[in-house]
Order: sequence, then C-alpha cells, then structure tokens
Amino acid sequence: LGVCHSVSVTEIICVTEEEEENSSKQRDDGSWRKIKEREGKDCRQAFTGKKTTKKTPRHMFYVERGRNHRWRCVEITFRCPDRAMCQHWVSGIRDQLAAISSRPKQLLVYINPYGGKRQGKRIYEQKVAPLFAQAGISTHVIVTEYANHARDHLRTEAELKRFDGVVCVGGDGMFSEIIHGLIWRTQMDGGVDPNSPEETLLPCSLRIGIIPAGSTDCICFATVGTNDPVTSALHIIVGDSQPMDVCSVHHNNAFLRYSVSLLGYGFYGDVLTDSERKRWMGPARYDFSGLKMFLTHHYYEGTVSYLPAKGIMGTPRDGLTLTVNKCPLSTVCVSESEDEWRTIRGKFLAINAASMSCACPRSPKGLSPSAHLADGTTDLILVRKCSRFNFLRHLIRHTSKDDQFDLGFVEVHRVCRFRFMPRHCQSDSDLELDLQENSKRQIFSQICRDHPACGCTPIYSSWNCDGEILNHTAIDVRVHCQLIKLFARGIEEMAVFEEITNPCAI
Ligand SMILES: CCCCCCCCCCCCC/C=C/[C@@H](O)[C@H](CO)NC(=O)CCCCCCCCCCCCCCC
Ligand SMILES: Nc1ncnc2c1ncn2[C@@H]1O[C@H](COP(=O)(O)OP(=O)(O)OP(=O)(O)O)[C@@H](O)[C@H]1O
Ligand SMILES: [Ca+2]
Repeated sequence: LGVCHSVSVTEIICVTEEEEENSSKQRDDGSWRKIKEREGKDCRQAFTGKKTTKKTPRHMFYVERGRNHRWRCVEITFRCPDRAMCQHWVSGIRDQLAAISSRPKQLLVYINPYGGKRQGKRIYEQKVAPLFAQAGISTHVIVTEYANHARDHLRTEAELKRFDGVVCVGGDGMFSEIIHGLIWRTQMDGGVDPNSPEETLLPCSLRIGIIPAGSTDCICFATVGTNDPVTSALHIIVGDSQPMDVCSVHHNNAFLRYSVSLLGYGFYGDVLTDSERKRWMGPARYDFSGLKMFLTHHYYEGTVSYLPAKGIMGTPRDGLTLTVNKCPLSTVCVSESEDEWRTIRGKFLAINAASMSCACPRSPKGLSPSAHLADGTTDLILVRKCSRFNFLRHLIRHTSKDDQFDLGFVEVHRVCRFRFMPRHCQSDSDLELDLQENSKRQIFSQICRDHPACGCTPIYSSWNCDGEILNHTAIDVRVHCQLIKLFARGIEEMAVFEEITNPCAI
C-alpha cells in the first residue's frame, strides 16, 4: 500500500529482539507496525504486509511528539522475511546509536522525596527508571535525607568522573541545590575563588537533567516546554544539550547565591517570605500568598544601577518567540567601564531580574517571554509604585497575549550586571540618621507583615532568589554566560516538529 514511516536515528531509544511464534493477532510481514506508547494508552496501527508463519520481531522504541511539547516513547515492531536482513538492521541501528557520543551512559540521580506533592520517588520509579533501563543507562540513585544533602554531596563527595550527567528529581529548589554543588565543585577543582564577584567562573562540564516533581518547576518548563517527567527523561536519553546562563549574587564581595530563573525584590520576595510559613498548603501556597501580597500592595525605595547589554540579538520587548538552542555568537558586555552604568532611583512594587522566560503553568509565557536562556544577559524589570488596579493589569498580562511591559509604570532593560541598594542603606550618614527610625520601622514591619490591613509599608523587602530568601537586600549581580548545561533543547517551534513527524518514504 506504500504507507511509510520515518524515524530519525537521533530519536531512537533502543532496539530489542525477541523470539515469538506467529499468532492470529499478528499482521506480518516485511513491514513496520506501530504497537503502542510505552506510557499510557494503546494506539495500535498496522501497516502493510503479507503473511508468513514464524518471525523474530524486532522492537524499536523511539520518541514521538505530542501536544504542548510533550514527548512519548512509542514502540514499532518490524519484521523481515529474511532473518539475516533483520539482524543487519538491528546491528546497523545499534551501531549508529552507540556512535552518538552525546548520549549519557552513567547518571547520578538525586531524588527529593518531599518536593511538590511528595511524589518524586514514585515518579522516578514508575515513569523514569524503566526508560533509563531500556535505553541502557546505568544510574546511581540517592534519595535525599535532608535539605542541602544533594548540594553538599556534589561539593565534596560525589565521584563526578564516573558520570556523564546529574539528574535531579524535584522542583526549582532541588535544581538550585544541584547547581550550587556543581558550580562550587568546578570552581574549587579549577582554583577559582567564588567569593570574588570579578572572577570569571569556570563552566561545569556535567549536564543536568530535571525530572519535574516540585511546586513551580519553572526551570524545567522554560527549558523543555512542559513539566512532564517522561518528556524530560527522553531529552536526557537522547543526549540533548542546552547551555544556560547563571547569575552570581554577591553582597560586599561575599558570595550569597546563584540564580538561573528569578531574582525578585518586592512583590515576589514578599510572596515567597509569606508562602514559606504555609509550606503545609503545598503548591497552592504561592497563589494564596500572591493574592495576599497583591492586596497588601507594598512598595520599596531604592537605587538600581545596571550595565546594559550590548551587541546582542534582540531586546526584552521583542515578540513572544522562544527559539531552539540558538546561542549568540558575540559577547555581550563588551565594556564594563563605570561610565556605561546607568542608575535609577525610585519607589518600586517589584524589581525582577529574569535570566530566562520563567514560563510555568501559572504563566505559560513567563515573566520575560523573550528572555534568552544562554545569551549572557538578564532582563531587569522595574515595576514602579502604581495603583492596585494598574498592578493587577500588569499581573493579568502575564497570562494573556498582551504585553506586560507596555504600561507606563513598567520598564525593562536587558543587562549583564546590576546592583541594588535599598534607600536606607545608601550611605553611612544616611544609616546613622535613619538608625533609630529603622529599628522602630523594622519592628513595625514585622507587625505589618503579620497584619497587612494596617496599611503601612515596611522599609525592606527580601530578595527571592530562585525560590530562596536572601538574607541581604543590597546585592551585586553578574551574569555568567553559559555556565551550566542542561539535558534539554529549549522550546521547539511548531515548524520544527511538523517537519519531523510528517511521514515520508523509507
Ligand atoms: C490574576 C492572575 C495573575 C497571575 C500572575 C501570575 C504571574 C506568575 C509569574 C510566575 C513567575 C514564577 C517565577 C519563578 C520563580 C521560581 O524561581 C521560584 C522557585 O520555584 N518560584 C517562586 O518563587 C514562586 C513564585 C510564585 C509567584 C506566584 C504569584 C501569584 C500571583 C497571584 C496574584 C493574584 C492577584 C489576584 C488579584 C485578584
Ligand atoms: N530530604 C529532604 N528533606 C527536606 N528538604 C529537602 C530534602 N531534599 C531536598 N530538600 C529541600 O526541599 C526544598 C524544596 O524542594 P523542591 O524544589 O524539590 O520542591 P518544591 O516543592 O518545588 O519547592 P520550591 O517551591 O521551594 O522549589 C529544596 O529547597 C530542597 O533543598
Ligand atoms: Ca539569559
């Protein structure tokens, strides 16, 4: 009948053989037959063929694209009338798979059993481990016993040479642990001082895979296009690689933390502080605290200074396109001389630095839809003091096609470095003058946080650094271009997968 099916070798998971008697259920011969998805429902589809009596079917498992960037592992059985021909195909495919050097063979896996809805262990065992086994990947699995277990293990103990990658099963917090461990270890091994904000950090050689099992999973969502464990496992198996920028955050020449997604002062800092007391609510705590902090409507005074990025492709106001793994060729911060710095003083509801889009199920286009994962820049979004109504318009635009930056009180700059100084820390003399007032207001700010209806604004917010609270408000942030790599490929545009899934002759 001439129905054909093509599969790219790079998207084959494995081929297996099994001896099997011909049965009445089977359609034979000389053909490919798509049997079923490995996960989920049966989707039998027979292709052409003529009957024979005894066969040795060869099963091939490969990636099939579904809706919303989801990938599935599906199975095709192919039979040949001639055994030698079959063997030839199987060994040919195996040789080609073995030649793909980017595919991992040994992985170090950390599972946070308490992330998100506490399903990490189950998700890994039921959905991911069988796929890794099928693809011939061996794993060393560590179920974490306490917070920072994975980070500390990576920093000091893990025998990194044995592995081709690190997999983290959990949310953004768990991913943050992994990058802190890996980046630190890489600098120590290479003799680089992570405490100096001026040091150029050494890139990490091991790729990181994220199996989403957390509350926000924004890093997985923004790098793979969905927060689906099977899709992530398949990106790991086929050996994808997506470089990613990392911001280092310092306070007075002391290292605080790294950030890859959101550094947020004001609204997102307050949402996080409030939600930490409500961990028992699970992922819904963010919506509850989000609503609460929207109603409290605090603003904060301070000075933001930044070094604009130069020679880059695009600005934060570009269309909502996210591209696949395209890395800019030119360096961005050509000059770091002091006269290039710009300064803005003001009263802000939110100061956000988005180093990637921060797309997540709450906001599928994210905080900065055109932010690039790997261009050495972060998008600095300043939301000035405005009415609740206007702030709501800005927030709602994160969930629609409308441009959240096209509002008079919002500005956005693509930068490669920035600093923030809250108003009351601006100088020693300011500090002395404000000392008494500060200590009074600090006490009141706690009272106000607990009783937001009182309507007065505390002086300080906190920085939300990828979901962790920083314990300093004056910070110095620097973007390190492509410091880490993920088992991902960015978000595929429609045209890319239409091309690949179209059947064509073999
Ligand atoms: C009216 C609907 C407006 C919806 C606006 C949605 C904007 C959502 C933007 C989400 C950005 C997430 C950035 C990710 C940061 C992660 O590194 C970090 C670690 O996981 N997550 C959080 O800090 C967790 C941060 C979670 C923030 C949730 C904010 C929810 C806001 C809700 C506001 C409700 C106002 C309703 C008024 C009637
Ligand atoms: N065994 C453990 N016990 C307690 N906490 C742990 C353990 N392992 C990891 N953690 C910590 O749990 C926190 C939350 O983890 P994770 O990111 O996986 O889930 P989450 O629900 O998405 O949380 P968040 O929204 O804070 O990112 C992380 O900061 C991590 O350091
Ligand atoms: Ca970036």
